[in-house]
Amino acid sequence: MPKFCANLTWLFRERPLMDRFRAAAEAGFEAVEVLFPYDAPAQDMRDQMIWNGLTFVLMNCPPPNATGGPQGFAAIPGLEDRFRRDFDRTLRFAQVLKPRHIHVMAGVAEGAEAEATFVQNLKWAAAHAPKQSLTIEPINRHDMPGYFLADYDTAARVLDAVAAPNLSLQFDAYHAHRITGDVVGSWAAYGDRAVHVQVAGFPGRHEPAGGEIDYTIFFARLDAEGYGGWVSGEYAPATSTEAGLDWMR
Ligand SMILES: O=C(O)C(=O)[C@H](O)CO
Ligand SMILES: [Mg+2]
Repeated sequence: MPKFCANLTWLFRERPLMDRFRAAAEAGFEAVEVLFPYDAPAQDMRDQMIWNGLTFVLMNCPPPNATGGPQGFAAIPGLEDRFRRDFDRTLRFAQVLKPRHIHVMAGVAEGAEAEATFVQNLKWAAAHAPKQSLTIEPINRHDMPGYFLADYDTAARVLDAVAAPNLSLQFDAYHAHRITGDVVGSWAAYGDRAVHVQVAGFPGRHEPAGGEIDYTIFFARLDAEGYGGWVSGEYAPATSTEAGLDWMR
């Protein structure tokens, strides 16, 4: 089986954020991700990870405010200054939290100018933080209307244009199924560019088991290829988090 990670923005929500680290460790996870860890003291979160023996795999850029906020600026023409300020703020948190990867979100935009902006911003970010692994993730527009990066061909074009060793693909199987209808085929085409995987069932975005995506096949494929990254459960538990964890066993 692959190495599984708990997305603490989606899982263990029965508890306050600071208590989710211990709950994840007790449930058998060795790694966690927090999408927007900007509303709690970074050192407290870091302490929780150390005390519970957890690797911190992923956080997102930019930091939205406590009520949510736009899903990124990296592909929005005219907001390059905003992007850079947000990226620097993310890096300040990352210095403490030490995430394996930072997911740089594109935002709501469309067209060639947006793609060129995305490429330029990512080039800047990759050079600005050369030791930090960065990712981009195709997200389906049913769940995130208007999101710029919504298919794998565009992601591959952007990765090629940026051509930075520290920029890679984040492959979310739930989005892949909605975008292409073929998780294993999409992985076969683009998986060699991926450093991080996220999973959820389809269509409900609940546990990665029993829906339209055959995770037995997908996980076997990752194992057969020797995929060495983490596979994160990024889903809304159908009942309680603990009651739904059979998929990882
Ligand atoms: O929506 C997703 O699948 C993600 O992983 C993003 O980070 C959005 O928050
Ligand atoms: Mg995802």
